[in-house]
Amino acid sequence: MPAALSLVGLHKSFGAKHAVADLNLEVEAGRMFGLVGPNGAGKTTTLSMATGLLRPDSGTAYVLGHDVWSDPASAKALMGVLPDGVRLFDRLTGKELLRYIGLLRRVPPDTIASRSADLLDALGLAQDGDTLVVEYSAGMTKKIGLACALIHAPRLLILDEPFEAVDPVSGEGIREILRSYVKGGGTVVLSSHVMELVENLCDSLAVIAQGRVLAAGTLDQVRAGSSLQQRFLELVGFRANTEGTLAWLQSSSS
Ligand SMILES: Nc1ncnc2c1ncn2[C@@H]1O[C@H](COP(=O)(O)OP(=O)(O)OP(=O)(O)O)[C@@H](O)[C@H]1O
Repeated sequence: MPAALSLVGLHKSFGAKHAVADLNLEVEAGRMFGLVGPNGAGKTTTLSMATGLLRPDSGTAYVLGHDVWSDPASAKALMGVLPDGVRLFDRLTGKELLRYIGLLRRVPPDTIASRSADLLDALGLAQDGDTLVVEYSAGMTKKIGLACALIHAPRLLILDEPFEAVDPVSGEGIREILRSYVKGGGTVVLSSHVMELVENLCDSLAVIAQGRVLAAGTLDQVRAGSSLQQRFLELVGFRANTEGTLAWLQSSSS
């Protein structure tokens, strides 16, 4: 069985900046996989290249054996994507948006209607299905984006910061949806800054910084006896705030 997601030699530069540098990564099918890294590590750039949103300078990505860049139709049919910061058609209501995305994904209208109701309910948006998406809060927008990623029942879900701006109750709802999705044979790849969340939810992960993989494997392999937070700080090279830094912020200095 091919990997759910395979990234092979992905490279992307913006001018002189190597955002992602010859990155290789395999995510086995059935995994709940976390991609973690500090700000600017290259997570969004990596996931954008993996999902066909940003063309790599070199390298490619395979979804269940289908090349995202040479056979995009086959690869994209198998994945659901929650991109970071990509505009939705927000002059539609939540229900209309789900219908539109469902039809694009060739889901029969009756199935779209029943899945939409299930998704809106599961994500705590049942009362908001007839509200324009432009009127949604940041967390509600994230949740309708997740519903759009799920409407065609994909085999692989790629989620960029799915918990950002989401309240704790909705966050638990999303975690439940993702756990049952993986139990049913799906694969999730998600990026996050929150180590505790990744430690509780994911069974495997990769730590990236400066566009490179610093560690990858199962949760236990990567954390190697420490907490994930501790291991993450060691890997990315945390520098403690030295005495005197920002001294001007201390009220006693004025
Ligand atoms: N369109 C762009 N033009 C120029 N530089 C970019 C562009 N997109 C990303 N970069 C740079 O590439 C690097 C990786 O950015 P990226 O957004 O992939 O990081 P990230 O890990 O997702 O960060 P964060 O956790 O802050 O969202 C950063 O140094 C960023 O400044």
